[in-house]
Amino acid sequence: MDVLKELSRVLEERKSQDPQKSYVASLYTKGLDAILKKIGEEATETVMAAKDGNPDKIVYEIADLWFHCLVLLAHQGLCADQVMAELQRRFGLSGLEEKASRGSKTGQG
Ligand SMILES: N=c1c2ncn([C@@H]3O[C@H](COP(=O)(O)OP(=O)(O)OP(=O)(O)O)[C@@H](O)[C@H]3O)c2ncn1[C@@H]1O[C@H](COP(=O)(O)O)[C@@H](O)[C@H]1O
Repeated sequence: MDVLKELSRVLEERKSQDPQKSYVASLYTKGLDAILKKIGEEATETVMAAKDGNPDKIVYEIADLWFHCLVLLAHQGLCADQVMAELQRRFGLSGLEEKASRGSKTGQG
């Protein structure tokens, strides 16, 4: 199962749910500033976990951070696929640079 896809689908569904019954719906109701505040908090908690050198906590906090970034994307009418496509584009570029540098070392273009 593609977790990002499934979660993105749930986040869309939550747009029409009761904020009393859903954490995500409650964030949408509170609005952009509340979502951004959570992202700021989770980013800070990630930094603190890394400074503590606690691997389990780092993973846990990054999951919280990514989750709230997905909520932000959904709130803004965007989706995780767009971020994945941007990462893929950059990876493609770096792949080309790597090939070019390998080619220049071996005398191939
Ligand atoms: N992945 C998550 C997820 N990760 C983190 N959280 C919530 O994000 C919040 C993290 O905030 P904190 O770490 O500051 O913890 P807290 O002090 O309890 O939070 P606050 O009271 O300060 O908001 C907690 O309330 C967590 O429950 C999540 N809430 C929901 N999901 C997913 O989203 C789906 C929809 O959730 P609902 O909208 O609640 O049905 C769920 O099925 C899950 O798959």
